[in-house]
Amino acid sequence: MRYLYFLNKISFPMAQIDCLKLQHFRNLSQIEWTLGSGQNIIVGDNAAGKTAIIEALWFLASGRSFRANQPKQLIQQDHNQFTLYCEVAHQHRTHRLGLCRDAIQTIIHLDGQKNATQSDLSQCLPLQLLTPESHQLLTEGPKARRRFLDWGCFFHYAEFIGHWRQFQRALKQRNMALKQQRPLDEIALWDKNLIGAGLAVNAIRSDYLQKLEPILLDFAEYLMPRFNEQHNLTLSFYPGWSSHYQNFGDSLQQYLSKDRQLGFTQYGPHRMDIRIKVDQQDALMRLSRGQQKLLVCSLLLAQAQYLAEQSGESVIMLIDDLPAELDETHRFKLLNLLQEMHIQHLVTTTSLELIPATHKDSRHVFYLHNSQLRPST
Ligand SMILES: Nc1ncnc2c1ncn2[C@@H]1O[C@H](COP(=O)(O)OP(=O)(O)OP(=O)(O)O)[C@@H](O)[C@H]1O
Repeated sequence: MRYLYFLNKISFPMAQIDCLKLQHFRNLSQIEWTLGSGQNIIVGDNAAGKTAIIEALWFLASGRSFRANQPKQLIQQDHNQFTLYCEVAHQHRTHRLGLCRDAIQTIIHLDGQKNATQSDLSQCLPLQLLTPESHQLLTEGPKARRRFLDWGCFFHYAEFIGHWRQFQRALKQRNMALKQQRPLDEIALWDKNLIGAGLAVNAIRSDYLQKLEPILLDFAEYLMPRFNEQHNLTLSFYPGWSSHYQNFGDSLQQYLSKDRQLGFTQYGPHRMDIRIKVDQQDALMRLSRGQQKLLVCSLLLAQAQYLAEQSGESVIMLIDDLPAELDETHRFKLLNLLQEMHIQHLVTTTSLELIPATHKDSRHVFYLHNSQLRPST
């Protein structure tokens, strides 16, 4: 297995959150948290606000929540805004990330500069997230799989974000022209930009997926050895249009009048998907809920591993409600792997007993009670 070689031979500097401060986020009025390297465990009763802390970090890194559609839902009741701040050691320097959100707008600061963008924050805070809903990466529609793949493309290919933005702009313009029932030849004018940017986006995605697949198979073999012995797991790239058409341009051409009737572009890189199969069958038909979760863990670990190999940096892993995710054997395996991979990880639980003690020397335990987060004494 490749990763075993990697784990034994090389250790990368750990990307690390040093501190997190938040104000008026969900039920938490004020938290100031100094984290340790390695494993950070937050223990708290139901509704203590454990997920809120994970959510706050995820919001800082991605500009969105994984459980609320409207950012205003995140503002503490009877308040007008929330603020988040964190210091993260990344690429051999420490960055200071700040974000303030009210009902209308988000203000972002990076290292004291006000003109930073969300993608600047994302670059400085490479987070992976595992929640009890993570198996939706397999069970839900392709949107979550596109997000997963695009996350990796964003970190590995500097040109990706430019092509992606250009594609989104061209798609919006074409859809607007379709909706307004513009003449067919006028709509086709947008196609050149759409095709150029769309193919560039998909070429990067497909390349990245190819790189990821062997690493994913290694982790799946480690986490599900018996399953792997008996079954054949494969990933394939669906570009977003049917293979009946030679290329994206042909597909656009074929569907032009139908698109005009519907008022939007039906097929293209915005419909891209990763097809995951077990013995040539849809993985969902063959995997138990637990196996789905393990496969999602393998996908996230593969991304983390590939990023470390390519950039010499590790990601930071957020795991909400670990005991709900995995049984004891797999909890142990996952935490052990994260320690071996030198990945700082934040884990929430209702009871410390449910977290296997893998490497006690790099374990930091905090108790969340009455909106106060205190280290265990
Ligand atoms: N905008 C808000 N203002 C105030 N309180 C909120 C707001 N949004 C959510 N809450 C409350 O915050 C509390 C914390 O919820 P959270 O899901 O973060 O807790 P948890 O510790 O992860 O719980 P569990 O172990 O049950 O998953 C809940 O009681 C919830 O009702």
